[in-house]
Amino acid sequence: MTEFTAKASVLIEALPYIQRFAGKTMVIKYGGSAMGGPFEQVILDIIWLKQAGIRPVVVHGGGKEITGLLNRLQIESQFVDGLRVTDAETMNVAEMVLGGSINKRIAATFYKNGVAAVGLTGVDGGLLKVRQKREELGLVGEVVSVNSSFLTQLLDAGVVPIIAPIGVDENGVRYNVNADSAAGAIAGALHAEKLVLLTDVPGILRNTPNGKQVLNQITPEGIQLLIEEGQITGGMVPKVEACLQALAAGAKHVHILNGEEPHALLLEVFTDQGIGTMVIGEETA
Ligand SMILES: Nc1ncnc2c1ncn2[C@@H]1O[C@H](COP(=O)(O)OP(=O)(O)O)[C@@H](O)[C@H]1O
Ligand SMILES: CC(=O)N[C@@H](CCC(=O)OP(=O)(O)O)C(=O)O
Repeated sequence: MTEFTAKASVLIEALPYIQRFAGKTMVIKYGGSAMGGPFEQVILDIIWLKQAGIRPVVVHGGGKEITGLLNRLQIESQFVDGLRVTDAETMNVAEMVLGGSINKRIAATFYKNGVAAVGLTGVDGGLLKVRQKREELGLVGEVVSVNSSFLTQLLDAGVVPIIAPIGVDENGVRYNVNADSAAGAIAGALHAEKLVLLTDVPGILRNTPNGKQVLNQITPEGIQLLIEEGQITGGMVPKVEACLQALAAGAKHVHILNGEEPHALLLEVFTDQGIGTMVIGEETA
């Protein structure tokens, strides 16, 4: 095969995927851990999805950056089951980082590349209605409902929504929401074709006698077993919970990929190559 035919065959390989996914909604969660990787390449991949007729919704995290700013302010971070214990001061910092610098950095990168994208937090338009998750976590919200018609209006207008995971309760109190949980709830509410979680590991890993191994697929039972064995910990806990929640609520396919790997998203969506971990729901298991 010549270099030119090899290039053409990549495009041909993508064709059935473009045909299958045109008009479908995909929720891409861009984790703070992955943001140390090729930032603009990730946004270009999402732009590619959009130009191929897919309706991408971006939900982003930023846990690392929040911890960085809290450190500089000499405020200690404390996590319970992968969730940040959030007092009023921490909430201010989380909102500043998530709704401010990260959200606008992503929006600016879309703008630079000629794509209409709107950065929002879950407070805007009552996008993420939440309630307090557990008292000991403070201002940590769990999503009660998603204003999906507001999102659909944006998507119908050809806009890419970029959502920071801050939610609001019925009294107007703002809460810090884990970004995976926000993405899972949004993917479920939109009955998304795919939820893709971009993180800093190549998928769900399991310790084996031969070292760490990526699981290509995992069922809810497999996840439960790994949690009980203490093999799924920290930030991976809300991630797998979000995957299961999204599938139960109507998302069709859920994947965990390494967002630091160049073009992992494009490879997952447009090629035959299976990368990362696919989480399989009750029905497909
Ligand atoms: N079984 C597991 N497989 C892969 N990663 C795991 C596992 N258990 C815990 N983790 C941790 O979860 C982290 C990903 O979660 P997190 O740091 O919150 O990422 P993100 O910012 O993308 O949400 C990994 O870097 C890893 O340290
Ligand atoms: C309640 C809670 O834990 N909120 C997260 C929100 C950001 C997030 O989830 O970012 P990543 O996806 O990069 O981890 C936090 O404060 O870190």
